[in-house]
Amino acid sequence: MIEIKNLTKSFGDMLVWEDVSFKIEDGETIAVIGRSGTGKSVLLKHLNALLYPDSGEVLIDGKCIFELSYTELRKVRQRFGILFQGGALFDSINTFENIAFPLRYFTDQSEEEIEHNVHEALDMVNLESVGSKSTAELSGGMRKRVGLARAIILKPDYLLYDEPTSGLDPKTSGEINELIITMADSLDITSIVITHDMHSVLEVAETVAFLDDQKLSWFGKKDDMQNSDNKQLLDFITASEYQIKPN
Ligand SMILES: Nc1ncnc2c1ncn2[C@@H]1O[C@H](COP(=O)(O)OP(=O)(O)OP(=O)(O)O)[C@@H](O)[C@H]1O
Repeated sequence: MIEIKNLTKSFGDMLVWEDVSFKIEDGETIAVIGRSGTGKSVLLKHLNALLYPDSGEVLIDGKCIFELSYTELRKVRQRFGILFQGGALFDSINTFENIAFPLRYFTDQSEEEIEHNVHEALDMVNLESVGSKSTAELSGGMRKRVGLARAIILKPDYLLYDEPTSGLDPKTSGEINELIITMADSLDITSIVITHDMHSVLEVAETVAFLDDQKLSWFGKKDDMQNSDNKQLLDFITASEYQIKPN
């Protein structure tokens, strides 16, 4: 379990958010939503201590990650896979090597094991035959899939998705959403998805954290959103294409 306790973050004298607290249960898929600039990415970066807060804690299995030694933190970070917005692929190496990169960097697996694991990851994202392709040959949707294959290659416990459907057409977005669900189910993974895309929220999330007004404005089960009396949340939802059905 990840427990976020009373987290406050500012940059200089600009407060991003304060006193944010919520829990992410093992195996759960949670969407972090909010308008641009409300600090979704900043929050995501606190979960594996890529950023440190002004105050507060992030507890993973009961231990605050901001108090870990370098070696302990390295181990914790290996438990996270991250799908970055643009895929964050290295364009100087081919697709296979992009996916193999974490294995070469963090493990001492043999060439045979690496080959097996990369093909298994490519299979999982439904991209069996692109290993030898240069990343420049990949479409936007394929780049996300390759990024996802790389994110799962170390068999992480937690998968962080930063705007996984941004820049994709509706059909490709739907395919990525399906993959998020497949990953959660077949790898028994905890997924944290940052998104503006309400279709994505409705399809993949069980729980929703809504950042607004420099705080965690709403937190709860997806199905309870429509009964919320949080005006900002309702505005955010109706401003997207998703229309709430009246009760
Ligand atoms: N390293 C940094 N140094 C200074 N300010 C930062 C840094 N990272 C983020 N910020 C600021 O913190 C605020 C929140 O940024 P963040 O990227 O988390 O927003 P977001 O909700 O993810 O936005 P978007 O939906 O547009 O990606 C913004 O005002 C941003 O400029």
